[in-house]
Amino acid sequence: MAANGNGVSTTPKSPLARIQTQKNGGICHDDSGKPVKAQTIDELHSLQKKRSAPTTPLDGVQGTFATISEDERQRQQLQSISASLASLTRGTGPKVVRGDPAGKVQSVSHVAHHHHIEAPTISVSDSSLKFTHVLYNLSPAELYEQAIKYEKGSFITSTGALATLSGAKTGRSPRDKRVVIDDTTQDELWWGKGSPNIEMDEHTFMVNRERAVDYLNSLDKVFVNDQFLNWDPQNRIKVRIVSARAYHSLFMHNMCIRPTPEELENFGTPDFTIYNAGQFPCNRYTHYMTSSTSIDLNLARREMVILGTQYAGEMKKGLFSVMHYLMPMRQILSLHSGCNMGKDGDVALFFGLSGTGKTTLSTDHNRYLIGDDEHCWSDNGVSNIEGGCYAKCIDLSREKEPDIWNAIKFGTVLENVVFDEHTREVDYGDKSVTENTRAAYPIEYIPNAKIPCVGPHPKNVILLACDAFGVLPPVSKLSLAQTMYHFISGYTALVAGTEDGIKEPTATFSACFGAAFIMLHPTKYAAMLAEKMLKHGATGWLVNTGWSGGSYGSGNRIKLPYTRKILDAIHSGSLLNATYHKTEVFGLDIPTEIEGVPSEILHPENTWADKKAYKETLLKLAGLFKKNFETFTNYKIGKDNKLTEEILAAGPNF
Ligand SMILES: Nc1ncnc2c1ncn2[C@@H]1O[C@H](COP(=O)(O)OP(=O)(O)OP(=O)(O)O)[C@@H](O)[C@H]1O
Ligand SMILES: O=C([O-])CC(=O)C(=O)O
Ligand SMILES: [Ca+2]
Ligand SMILES: [Mn+2]
Repeated sequence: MAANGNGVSTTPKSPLARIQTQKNGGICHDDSGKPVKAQTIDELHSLQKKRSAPTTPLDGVQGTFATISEDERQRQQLQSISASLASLTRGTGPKVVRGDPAGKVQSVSHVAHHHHIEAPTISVSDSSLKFTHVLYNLSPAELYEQAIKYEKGSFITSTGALATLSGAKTGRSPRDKRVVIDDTTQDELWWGKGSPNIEMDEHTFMVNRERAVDYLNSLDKVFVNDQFLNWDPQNRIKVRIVSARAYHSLFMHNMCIRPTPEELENFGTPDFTIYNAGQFPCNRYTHYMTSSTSIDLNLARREMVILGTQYAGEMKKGLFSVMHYLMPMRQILSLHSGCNMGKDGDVALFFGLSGTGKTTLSTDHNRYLIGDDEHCWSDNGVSNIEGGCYAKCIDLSREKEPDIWNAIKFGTVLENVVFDEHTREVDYGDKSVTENTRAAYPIEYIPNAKIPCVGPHPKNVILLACDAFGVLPPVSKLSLAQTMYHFISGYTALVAGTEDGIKEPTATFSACFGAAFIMLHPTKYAAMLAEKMLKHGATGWLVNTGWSGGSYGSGNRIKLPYTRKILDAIHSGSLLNATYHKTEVFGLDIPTEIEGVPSEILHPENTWADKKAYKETLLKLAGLFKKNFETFTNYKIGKDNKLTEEILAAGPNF
């Protein structure tokens, strides 16, 4: 036995004994803790990541899933994903494995289709020999790592958001949208002049679907999101999004409703599936293709295929189109609107085209946010379709929009913004990539979000128009017929390039404030809106969030604080009882005063130095309204001709 310099004896057979100082009655307590249970550095590092909490124990009351083992459940889930990704020409789904190709393989599944039972002569191809790794419903942290490791242009900003680039497309491509025409959709959907639905046949859809599926299966890994749409539990839709980028997966994680672990366990088969192969172009030799981009919707198959654009808004708005079909079938009105609720439960809807203020104005510190962009109005009241918000970021400031500013943190996707290469501070004024910079964040990032995102029947229906002509009043109270007239007209002046290609402000009419997304004829939605407003006694308002004191170029955009004051007066009910007078030409009722807003701006004529120019511009815009409405004069709206006639009379008179 030997003694070392510290006086601690050791034996050759046992490891070195712990050095113990001041064993008894010492002043220091022993805070060294237990030694780590690792034999190697790798093992030590493996301790850093805790296995996810085991899924909630099933207690036997949850239906068929309750009786299956965890292994069996995972096998079924992989089989469902393999079936989603199946090549329909080879008759098989890919071999799918769960997990990152860079990590450990967890479990494997392969689907053979029932209709393909003959000897697999052509089915053996190299692609059916390889594995497709599935990154299933990853968390934001995992998606950050995937994006930063593998996707060029992904960075963490100084506030923790994930900055990404959407590629060559920084806005939607409405001209590249196609909808499958078949015996059913031919009669049901809105086709032809003014309609957003450009036809394609079933076969061409399958050609593009195969192209997307083959592309996705050729990759080492794909992302799969299983999520929900619509906070109304009775009308919830299950959606699956298969994509190739962590950016897309995180975007949809934020924008759709996130399932709880229990809900995910019982997810089963999706009601609708998106194949996003946006990095890969469509083949321009394919029938109906007019560019390398194609966004294809097949309602019968309940599938959407995206080729040739990585702009994530296509997924969001593609699903919105689907809801514009599915919901009216159930007598539920789908709306391109924001929605919030006061402390006393008064709900307001904010309609408006892109950039008119739905997100900005529904995000109101003094009210509960139900949603910023897509809603349903059913017999139960309103419900948000989404689980997140998609805010424009151009010129964003902490002072003017503090809630949106603060929502740009860890988990938020920041598209196409420019930042300092060292500090990673975002310059929201920089339009170098695009004017349509965006932040996608979960709705609970807004402190006063109303979760679940549902509310009672709306009291106020606010139509937002960003009038670049500067002749519409900052606010007018509308009759029901006027509300319908302006709802069907859907006027604004597009300012930024949300729709690919549009850069300069121009007057736009888009039926139901969202013609790009509706599937049925606009009068169907209009009739439903009129019926609901009448039944629930909602008041319509037209709010101009655009120019005052002259057209774009000479006047200025109405100050956001004024617009907020106008909305306060609408919400509180005080504006309902104000004194009104009628404008000429448009016949709008405008209030004489509103608290916190200079009275002289309430009538646009007052703000124009050149009264003649004002009158000319007013008549010019009225003419555009009239011309646009011509297409609708032959349609009946609602049950009787009375409303139709009133609506036709509710437009400008000159
Ligand atoms: N008076 C105003 N009222 C509302 N928004 C204003 C006003 N003045 C300037 N803005 C700016 O206009 C933009 C409105 O965009 P917002 O994101 O709210 O549009 P949106 O209607 O939600 O569009 P989308 O459907 O494309 O999401 C914001 O950038 C906001 O800061
Ligand atoms: O779809 C988009 O890209 C953004 C949006 O909300 C709209 O345009 O209405
Ligand atoms: Ca918005
Ligand atoms: Mn929108």
